[in-house]
Amino acid sequence: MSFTELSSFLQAQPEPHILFDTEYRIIAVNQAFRKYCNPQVSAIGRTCYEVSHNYDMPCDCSGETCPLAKSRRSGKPERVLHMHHTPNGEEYVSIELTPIKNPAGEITCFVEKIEPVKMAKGLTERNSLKGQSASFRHLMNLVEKAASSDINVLLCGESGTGKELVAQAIHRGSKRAARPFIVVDCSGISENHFESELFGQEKGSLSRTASGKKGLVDAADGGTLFLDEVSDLPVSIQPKLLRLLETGAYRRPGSTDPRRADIRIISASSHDLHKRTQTGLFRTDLYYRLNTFPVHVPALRDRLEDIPLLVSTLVEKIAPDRNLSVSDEAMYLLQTYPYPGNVRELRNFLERACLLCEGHEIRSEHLSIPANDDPETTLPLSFEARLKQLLPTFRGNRKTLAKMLGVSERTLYRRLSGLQERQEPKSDRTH
Ligand SMILES: Nc1ncnc2c1ncn2[C@@H]1O[C@H](COP(=O)(O)OP(=O)(O)OP(=O)(O)O)[C@@H](O)[C@H]1O
Repeated sequence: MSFTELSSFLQAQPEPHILFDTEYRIIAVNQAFRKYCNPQVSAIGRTCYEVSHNYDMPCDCSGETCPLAKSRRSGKPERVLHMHHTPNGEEYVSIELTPIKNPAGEITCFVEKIEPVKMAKGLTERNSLKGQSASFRHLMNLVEKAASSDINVLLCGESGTGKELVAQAIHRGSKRAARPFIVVDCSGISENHFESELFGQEKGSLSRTASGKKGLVDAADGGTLFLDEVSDLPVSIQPKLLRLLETGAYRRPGSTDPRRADIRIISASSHDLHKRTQTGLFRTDLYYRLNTFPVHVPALRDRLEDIPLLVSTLVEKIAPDRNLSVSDEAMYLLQTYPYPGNVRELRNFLERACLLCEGHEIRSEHLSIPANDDPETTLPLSFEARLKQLLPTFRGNRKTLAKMLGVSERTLYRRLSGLQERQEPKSDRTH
């Protein structure tokens, strides 16, 4: 295909498209890309990583997956989820990269299609997931894949990690988005009531059901049923749920007529569900049905880099009119706590801090973070890891940073030079 043919193909596409060479240099863009990116500044001749990420090196050298590198290795089209800088701020986008080959089969250039991701686009929405760390991006990649299909998803992860938000994101990104998202709190419904809560009650079958009662399965018809803490699903209900999953059919208590529902199931558990199958508390066949697409939601202590973003989002949510900031020392405390209660616990700290803080800055005295002297919960963070964590957001001078890290300024200077020599992400925020 000649350059003119490729360029005219690009112009005909409604989604943003770019064409770039094997050295990441942009050769052509279509009208949709010009609109999506900054229409005032030309992208031609610049690199894709500079235009989309403000990076000065390819994505895979900056800790991101590079679709070009992937596609060069595989020789095939590749899809990845990326966060792009756009005039509207940072947005998750789905990238599809297609290699273009010459008659000898060598790759000469790449066509990149950029599509905004529905459920992650809401980085500015009130109830959306927040994060930028590698483990969060991996999670968003799985969320996008799950959203594009009707597969049953099992979310596992500790309490408070955001499993319900992830389930909502999958639903919002799916073709069922316009239909209901119904939450079943399996740990909060007694075994006696479970069946009628889930499947409803037939008219007249019990004293209080003169007109019949709809169940949560009826309510979720066409949409998604989210089974939270599914490990607490009573053993007596498990075969009925399995039947619903396998055949789409169920019976209301008090009736012999089968009813049908078109639902997608997302379940979540903070316990090891597989272990429960071994002790007979959970049916193995149901476990495999629910666990078709397992997704692990990482603990907050495994993505501490996300704390500054989470803190600013949560503070804005808790006190939208107060324009509160967080002092370096308070941020340091927040970034070095192991969070057994995950994002929920972080949120609790911040709610209390917003109440206690009378000025415009949340300081360490406003945070009631428990002393972290328990070896079981102490973060195994090396000095270097703590330094790397603090640098991107630290706004103070070296003296304060050294004090916070408990080292002399000279030691801090040595450690910073060591970090830069090893070409770790560098920061010029300290003076
Ligand atoms: N990535 C995130 N970005 C923003 N807020 C989050 C995030 N993860 C969790 N939260 C907030 O943390 C709190 C707990 O989230 P959620 O209820 O989804 O967790 P969970 O894993 O389902 O907990 P449980 O297992 O106890 O039901 C909520 O207030 C939620 O808004």
